[in-house]
Order: sequence, then structure tokens, then C-alpha cells
Amino acid sequence: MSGPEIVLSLRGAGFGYDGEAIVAGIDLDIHRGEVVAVVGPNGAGKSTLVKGILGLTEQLGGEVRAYGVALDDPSIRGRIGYVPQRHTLATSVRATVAEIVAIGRLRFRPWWQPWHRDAAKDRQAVARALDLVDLGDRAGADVSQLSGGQQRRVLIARALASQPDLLVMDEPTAGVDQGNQAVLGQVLARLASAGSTLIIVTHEIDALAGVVTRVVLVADGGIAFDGTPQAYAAHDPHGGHAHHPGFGRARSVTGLHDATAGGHHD
Ligand SMILES: Nc1ncnc2c1ncn2[C@@H]1O[C@H](COP(=O)(O)OP(=O)(O)OP(=O)(O)O)[C@@H](O)[C@H]1O
Repeated sequence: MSGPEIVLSLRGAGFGYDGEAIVAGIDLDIHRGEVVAVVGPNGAGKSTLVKGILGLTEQLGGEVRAYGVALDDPSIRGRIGYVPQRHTLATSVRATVAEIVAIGRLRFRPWWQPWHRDAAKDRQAVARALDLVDLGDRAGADVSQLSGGQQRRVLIARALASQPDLLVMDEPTAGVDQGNQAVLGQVLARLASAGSTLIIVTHEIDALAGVVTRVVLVADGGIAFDGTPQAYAAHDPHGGHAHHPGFGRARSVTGLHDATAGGHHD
């Protein structure tokens, strides 16, 4: 592929724990606007890989660059958003849903003037992010009153409110019912059409059919497949378990052009 900006570039990268690689020899270029599903069996190293991309797991060799610079470069601070795996909010936290989502706005405060904020813009962004995850009517609720699936959507809204250029989500649909998975799929389609780049670890790729543009299969310590959803649906490495018919009939996501986040900052 050539043309769109390379958002993320891995060359011979390995990641693991205590000096032991879980995945190694990873070569990967991800371009602006791609929606990449990272799939694979339990324990294959999907989370280890995406956390490595974020600088959160030990890098064991190779090179990782985001927006052309190393991960610790201050110029990419705030450009990358992350929704961690199986994460809900501590229910002892006394905060409203809107307050949690507003944390996503902190990146827009200058570090030399952390008290400075554009309150109206922040409120608007928080309201929009909550609407996107269909929790607009719960903005004033205490987060402890929300279900696990709703709390996950609050965390997704927090990431959306930060308007990242690259959003990495580890199993965002886990614990979310089918109706809300569809809502989430639409949100992700909107973000992508606005120019955001998305990396999504998922076991439920059918829920994102029509949104995902590329599938990366992590298996046997590396990338075992990297291609279009259609090619992935036809790919059958171990006798059929990787077959995902949903990708054979990509659904239309037209009409989702009122993108609200990603790509363009103020
Ligand atoms: N903090 C850690 N320290 C040591 N080993 C770890 C740590 N986290 C994960 N591992 C190991 O790394 C391997 C890959 O785990 P990882 O969570 O990346 O897999 P995954 O593909 O995301 O799995 P799943 O689909 O179950 O979420 C597993 O063997 C796991 O036990």
C-alpha cells in the first residue's frame, strides 16, 4: 500500500515480559484511516502486541515508530488513545459519568497552564462522546450505578472525548450486548471516516463487519495473517476455526458522515 500517511511502523519488533518474548519479528505498517482488527486465539499475544505498540509492554528488539517518531517523543503525546482490556471503573470512585469522560479532555489543557480550559468546548465534546456511546441520558449518574457493559462504554467515551488520531481498543465489545455492539460499530465507522486510525483487539469481528478494513491474526508468536477481511474470511489455517462468514457480506456504513472526533484537533 502507498499513499496515506504511515501512522505506525514496526520493524522486527518483539514484546514480552521479564526478557521473554511473547511475540517477535513483527513487521507492520498501519496507515491513516485503517481500521485494523487484531484477532487470534486466547493467549496468542494480542494484548501484548497492542500494549507494546503503546509502549506499555517490554520491547525486546526491533523498532516501533508512531507518526515517524519514537514512542517517547513528546510530539505524539495525546495523539494516541487507549481503551484497556476488561477494564471497568472502580465502583468506589464517587464521580459522575460526565466527570469520567471529561478526563479525556485533559490533553487539551496546556501543561504549563493546567487550569486553563475551554469549558464550553469540553462540555460539548463530553456530551457528544456520551451520545456516541448511547449514554447521553446517564451523564449525571454516578458511575457506580452503571452496569459493567455501560462502564466499558463510559471508558470508550472518555477515549473518544480525547479525539485521538490513533485509537487502540482492547476488546471493546467484550461484555457489551449485541444492540450496543452495533452502536459501537457505527461509532467506530464514524471515527474512521473522519480520518482516525483504529486498532481493535477483538474476538467478535462479526460485530465490526463492514467497519474493519484489515485483519491481523496473531498466532504462534508472530503475525500469521495480514490482509483484507474478505481474504481473512477465506483464510483457513487450522481446519476452519478462523472462518468468519460475517466478513463475506460487508455491510454498508453509509450515512455516517457526521463524524465528531478524531483526525482534526482544535
Ligand atoms: N504481565 C504479564 N507478565 C507475564 N506474562 C504475561 C503478562 N501478561 C500476559 N502474559 C502472558 O503473555 C501471553 C499472551 O497474553 P496476551 O494477554 O497478550 O494474549 P491475548 O492474545 O491478548 O489473549 P486473550 O485473547 O486471552 O486476551 C500469555 O501466555 C500470558 O500469560
